[in-house]
Amino acid sequence: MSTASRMAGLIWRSAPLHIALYLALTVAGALTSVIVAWMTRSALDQLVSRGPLGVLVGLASGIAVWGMVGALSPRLGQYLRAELDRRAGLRAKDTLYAAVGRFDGIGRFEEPAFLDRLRMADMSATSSGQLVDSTFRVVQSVLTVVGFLGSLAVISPWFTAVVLTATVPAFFVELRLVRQRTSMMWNISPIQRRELFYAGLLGTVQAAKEIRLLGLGAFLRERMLDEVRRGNATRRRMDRGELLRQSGLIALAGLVAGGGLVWVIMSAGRGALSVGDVSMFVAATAGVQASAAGLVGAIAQLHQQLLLFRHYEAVVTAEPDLRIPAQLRELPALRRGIELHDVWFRYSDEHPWVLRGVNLFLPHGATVALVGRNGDGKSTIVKLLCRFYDPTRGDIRWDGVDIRDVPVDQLRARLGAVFQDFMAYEFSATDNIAVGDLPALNDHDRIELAAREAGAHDTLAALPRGYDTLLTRAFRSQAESGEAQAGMALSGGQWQRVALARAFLRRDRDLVILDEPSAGLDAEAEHEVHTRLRELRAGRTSLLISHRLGTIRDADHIVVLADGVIVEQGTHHELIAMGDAYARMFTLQAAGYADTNEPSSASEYATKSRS
Ligand SMILES: Nc1ncnc2c1ncn2[C@@H]1O[C@H](COP(=O)(O)OP(=O)(O)OP(=O)(O)O)[C@@H](O)[C@H]1O
Repeated sequence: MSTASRMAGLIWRSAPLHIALYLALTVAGALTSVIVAWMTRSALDQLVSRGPLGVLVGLASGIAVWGMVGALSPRLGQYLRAELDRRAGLRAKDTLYAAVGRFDGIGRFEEPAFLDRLRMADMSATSSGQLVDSTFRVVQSVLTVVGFLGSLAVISPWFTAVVLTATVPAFFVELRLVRQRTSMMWNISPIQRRELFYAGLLGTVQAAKEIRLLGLGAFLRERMLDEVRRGNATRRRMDRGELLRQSGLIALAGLVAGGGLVWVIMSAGRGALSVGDVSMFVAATAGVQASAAGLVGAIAQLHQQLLLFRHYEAVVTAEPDLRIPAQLRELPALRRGIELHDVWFRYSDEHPWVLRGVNLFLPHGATVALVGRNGDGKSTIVKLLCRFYDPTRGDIRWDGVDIRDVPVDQLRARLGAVFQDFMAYEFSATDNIAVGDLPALNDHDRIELAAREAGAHDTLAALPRGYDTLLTRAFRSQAESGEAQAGMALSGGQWQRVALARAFLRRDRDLVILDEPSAGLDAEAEHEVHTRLRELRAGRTSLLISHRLGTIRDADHIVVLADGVIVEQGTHHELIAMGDAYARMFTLQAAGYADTNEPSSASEYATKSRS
């Protein structure tokens, strides 16, 4: 099936009745001008030859009625077209973003070419209804061109041939222009994405603090304007080329029409043509030229929509980003453990190795802690366990089953996680916790229990609308009284507790992953949360990542990662006894808590402050 028919199918399914009505209207609209031109010709000739009054009145009424049809049809057409746009756009976006949701991994969202394609696909989805408009404009223009050509041919077959021949260059020039415009849109897509990025920075509260403190406003604005200027320069070049070539086409059409007019007036002067013929000739020439230009424009627009639709199709029909096994297996409930076997990983062929032959066992019912310096690959292991990426080499086995052989949804349903870069959704507090397990959305008791366990309950209950309070100031919520209420902002640590509550909601999962779960918490809260997490982890399989080694010392097994390689592992006491990397890190941190250089009393502090 061709791109065109697939696109037409998509649109037809979204609004068949509107399309049928629009088609009827288009045909009526197309015939109007031809019918009016013929009636005008007859009326003029009847007038000159003093024909019967009844005929003249009939013709005048006919012209008035068709004139009304002609005036009304664009209005009705406009409504139908807008409705079609809305319906087709809705369906196309649904299909597009359902396809985006089917990418199981996250690598695609890091590829600039994919992001550009997605932008173009979104543009195509938004304007998909216009395909009908362009198609019907083609139909309408063809009908009008044929009608007027017939009228013109009656007066002068050779002039008809001249007019037709003159439209051929226009056709090819317009098609070429459309191809150039579409490829220009593709070329400036990265520029536009960067422009949006800067605009986003300048307009969001997250970036506002640094921008103001560091005085980055003008710098970022200038960078944004640079992108706008680069985009504009490309568009300007395109517009100028288009203007130049279209001016040439208009001059050609003017020459043809002008020449024809001289000829027809001379012929009428010699008595070879009637006054009605002159009127018909003028209307037909203008009609043919206008509708031929409309036809070429509509074909060009159609061509552009099909080119854009290819990006839409490319996203909708993209190959899965993660390998799909020939035969899917069921994921057994975890009994023995999860094993990373000689796992090598890099984010792409252009990136360096992040994991280099990792062998790691997460025994069922035990807590394994992963420690290491920044960038050593800890979160990357988490991402592989969640199957956001597949290992470049090696495998991960869940009770012996390769996790690539089971449906991704099944795997993820068995996991609970708090990511280092967890999401703060601009939703209500309830929704922010419920996203941890959507069936809990209407189960307030479950949500409150999870919030209590994460130490978030007191904060959330004290909000103006309790758990229904919107956790953002970017939107307002609707109170029961109908009054709009301002949302509230949480602190970093309070957000961390909300994210933890999501994990508590998934307490029954086979594997719980906690990547820096207490990074933003105060000392007391950290202690409290880790006590709760210990309860959550008890008897469960969990992977805990933390730079604060005091919080992981009770883990069943501690693994030290350095530059993508496991360099030591054991219990806290074993690792301390080894006196190597872990012991060094632990001692360093412990020294930070020792009070050797601390002022010993308030008076000593005051002395030190003065000196
Ligand atoms: N999406 C990505 N694309 C390319 N490289 C990445 C990506 N994510 C991480 N990296 C690189 O992989 C390496 C390991 O990153 P990772 O986030 O796993 O480290 P980490 O041990 O969790 O660090 P931290 O303690 O700072 O959280 C880093 O060098 C980082 O630059």
